[in-house]
Amino acid sequence: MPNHAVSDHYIKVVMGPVGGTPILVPAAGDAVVRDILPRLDGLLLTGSRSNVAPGLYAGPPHLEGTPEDPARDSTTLPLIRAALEMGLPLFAICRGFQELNVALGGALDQRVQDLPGRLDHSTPVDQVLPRVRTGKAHNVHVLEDGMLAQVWRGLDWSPEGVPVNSLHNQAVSRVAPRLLPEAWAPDGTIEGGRVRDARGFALGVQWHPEYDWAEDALSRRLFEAFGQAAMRWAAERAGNMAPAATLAAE
Ligand SMILES: N[C@@H](CCC(=O)NCCCC(=O)O)C(=O)O
Repeated sequence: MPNHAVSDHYIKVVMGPVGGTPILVPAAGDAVVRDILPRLDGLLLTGSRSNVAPGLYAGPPHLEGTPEDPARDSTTLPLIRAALEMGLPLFAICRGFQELNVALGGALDQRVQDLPGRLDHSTPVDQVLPRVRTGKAHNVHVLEDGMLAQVWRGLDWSPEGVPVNSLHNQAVSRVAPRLLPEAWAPDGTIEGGRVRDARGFALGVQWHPEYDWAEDALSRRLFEAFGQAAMRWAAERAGNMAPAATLAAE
């Protein structure tokens, strides 16, 4: 029986540094998009071992056995486009970052580790030592005047080297027109970026800050900034809604 599920890491990070109440959006396609978005104050796109279907970015078929999740694709891509249209705060992680790029017209490399000159960004799922599987794996170079730098203002970090974990085989190949890369791995793999001309908070990263936020200030700040954007969105939405009493009087 198929299930709709999310890692407890996302539940804990939303209830922790984001400061919100997590709502799991089922991978139920377009209908969910129209109904759920007006009820949300922010959209967190999670990671997943599954991969965006190559047909969605005119890519070659996956190697046999590569996990896919068409139900998720049919939900997240319209969800991303509608959320950006509304200005709903959006934070995309790993697969979520790849979905953001594809939703905006970009494409993906499917096995970065097979490309000349590239690192192996994957971590075997059967790696039994958690700190190896989700530990820091490489540094990323970060744009000094981008959104990541703005979010991290005041913290102790260097644009030349921010350590991140790495649990992915795929990565951005053709950058979507509206995606502005802001972080790169030493091999040039795009590791993060923001959405150009976004009406609100719209940021994605290829790494997994949800594993590190308890002990890592940069990871925690990403979620705090997303949460603050969601609080602002909620306040604006509340401000725009006429109180029930007024409605009754009309
Ligand atoms: N499957 C894609 C996206 C990678 C991703 O979201 N990884 C999450 C892994 C979660 C875990 O194993 O704990 C790719 O391989 O690029």
